[in-house]
Amino acid sequence: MDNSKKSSAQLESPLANNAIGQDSNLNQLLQENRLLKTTLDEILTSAQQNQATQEKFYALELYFLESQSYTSLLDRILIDLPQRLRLVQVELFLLDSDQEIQRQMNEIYQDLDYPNLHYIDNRTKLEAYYTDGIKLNLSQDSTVIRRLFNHSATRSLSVAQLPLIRGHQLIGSLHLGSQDFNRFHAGLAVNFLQHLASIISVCIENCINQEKYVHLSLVDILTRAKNRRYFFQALAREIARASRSMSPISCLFIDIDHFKQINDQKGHLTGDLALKAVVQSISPLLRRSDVLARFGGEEFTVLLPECRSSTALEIAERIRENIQQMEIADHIGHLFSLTASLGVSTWNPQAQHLQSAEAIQNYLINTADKAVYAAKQAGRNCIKHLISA
Ligand SMILES: Nc1nc2c(ncn2[C@@H]2O[C@H](COP(=O)(O)OP(=O)(O)OP(=O)(O)O)[C@@H](O)[C@H]2O)c(=O)[nH]1
Repeated sequence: MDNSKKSSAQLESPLANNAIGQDSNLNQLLQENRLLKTTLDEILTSAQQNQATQEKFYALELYFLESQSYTSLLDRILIDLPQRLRLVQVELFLLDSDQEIQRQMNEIYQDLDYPNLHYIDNRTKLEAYYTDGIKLNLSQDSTVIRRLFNHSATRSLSVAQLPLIRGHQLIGSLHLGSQDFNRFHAGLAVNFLQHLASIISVCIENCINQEKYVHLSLVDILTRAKNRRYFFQALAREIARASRSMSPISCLFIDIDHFKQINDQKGHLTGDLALKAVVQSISPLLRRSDVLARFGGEEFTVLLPECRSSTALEIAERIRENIQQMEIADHIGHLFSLTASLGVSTWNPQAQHLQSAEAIQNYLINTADKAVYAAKQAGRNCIKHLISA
């Protein structure tokens, strides 16, 4: 019996051992499975986070690419970007060697004011922001942060410095400051930021060029007054506004007297100088909403929105006096002066009904034109204001 029991226990023992072995294998498998699942979950979460970040950056890039103008791009970089990326500070440095960008933008947008936009007048100064070579730079060093934010009081604890490069040349530098010390650190993956820098560089270059071409098509190259095309666009806009607000609108025609003689006696280049000087003498007398345009040759127009006839006459008189008092140097330094004849027209919607915008435009232009002719007939260097066509 004992033997049989023994033999049966002996028979059972490998089975029991087997069962125990299988249990521990199963446990190990389950444990490995759990570990694998945790790792997979982590990978999935990280992939989802990466995808979300990538989508956020794609959306951001598209948002920059859709900018229609220089100002809308600057708004997006300097005002929206800090909100979208939770940054405390964004500063943009742009290379503007001949101050060409500033001059052009001031002519287009008279009141451009972005405290966080800095124009740098030479490349060496811009490159000096990159002490470690021109590459994307992430730092938590307070000295670096203060230097990148022009030593201004900064709340940033970490910074990303993005070089803006076009045609292998540094055109600007974008500095992103975060209040989170761990936001921008040396170990961070930078491909998103690098891509963002490339997109912003392209957008800046495109916007500046686009504005330049539009601007050139609306400006008189010699005098930098607006051209005839711009004048007519502005006139249509202001007529629509005046019709809605029932406010008067005035127009001045300014024609330089005996200009042919200046050209004949002193040469065309001196004539050109005189035209520029006329524009410079008129511009300071006008409001921001007024439009001074070169209508053609030696004839200029001024559009005066919300301006009644008595005010238009006062402005015309100041312009006449300013032109008369000017002293212009010819090519050998001899001073000469000139005079102009002015015609004034006013349309007051409250006093005069005209059928269409076109009728109002024709009335303003034809009346001012006739008034100039009347001023020439009256002996020049004077102003005429015709009340009706
Ligand atoms: N230098 C220069 N001259 C110009 C330009 N455009 C037009 N002119 C000249 O302006 C002169 C205009 O002459 P006119 O139309 O006879 O008029 P005016 O001599 O001013 O005589 P009034 O208008 O009757 O006082 C012409 O000699 C044109 O060649 C320009 O861009 N530069």
